[in-house]
Amino acid sequence: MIAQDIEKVLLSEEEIENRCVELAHQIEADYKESGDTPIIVGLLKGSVPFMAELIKRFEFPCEIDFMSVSSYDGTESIGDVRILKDMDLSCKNRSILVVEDIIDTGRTLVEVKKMFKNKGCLDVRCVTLLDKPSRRVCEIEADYVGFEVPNEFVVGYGLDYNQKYRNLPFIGVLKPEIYQ
Ligand SMILES: O=P(O)(O)OC[C@H]1O[C@H](OP(=O)(O)OP(=O)(O)O)[C@H](O)[C@@H]1O
Ligand code: HPA
Ligand SMILES: [Mg+2]
Repeated sequence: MIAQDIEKVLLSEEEIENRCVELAHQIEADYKESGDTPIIVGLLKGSVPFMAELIKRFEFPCEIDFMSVSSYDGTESIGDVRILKDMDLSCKNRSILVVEDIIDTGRTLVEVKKMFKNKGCLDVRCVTLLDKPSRRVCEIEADYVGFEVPNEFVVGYGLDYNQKYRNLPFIGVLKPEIYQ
């Protein structure tokens, strides 16, 4: 039913799952080399499906936690990143892997990285399912990127439009009449 609101599918479930396996191997190799036990921190809510897909492939020791920050209202960034729910675990002297669904303007990641550094984390990296570099207003890149996407508002696999469509198992572009 909700799939009827999708104009085109950009990334199928299979493509996303295959890419998650590749990303997990790359991340695992890096953490094995460093010997760290990172805290994998999912940014709620968009990261949930991607984080679940990714972490089940990790064979190295890690802990998981979640944070909720908010910067979006509808399809526009309002440029004000607020912490709605903080982590439960202490992150001082720990390595952090932030899990994001998308890096768009980059404001969220800039603020979140700053916050982790201020809390005394040893190392802060980020893995994002999607990267939309054409929208960047801050100079920031994720350490691991699933896919680069064009400048279109995408939904599914955790990504929402007004809190809906997160449960689609693929990434798609909404029909313009849905948000216009
Ligand atoms: O690079 P930016 O321009 O800062 O945008 C990216 C952020 O915006 C979205 O979060 P949102 O605030 O919509 O929360 P959600 O995950 O609950 O949808 C998305 O999940 C990223 O966290
Ligand atoms: O394209 C997007 N879709 C959903 N949420 C988002 N947050 C930033 N960019 C997007
Ligand atoms: Mg959102």
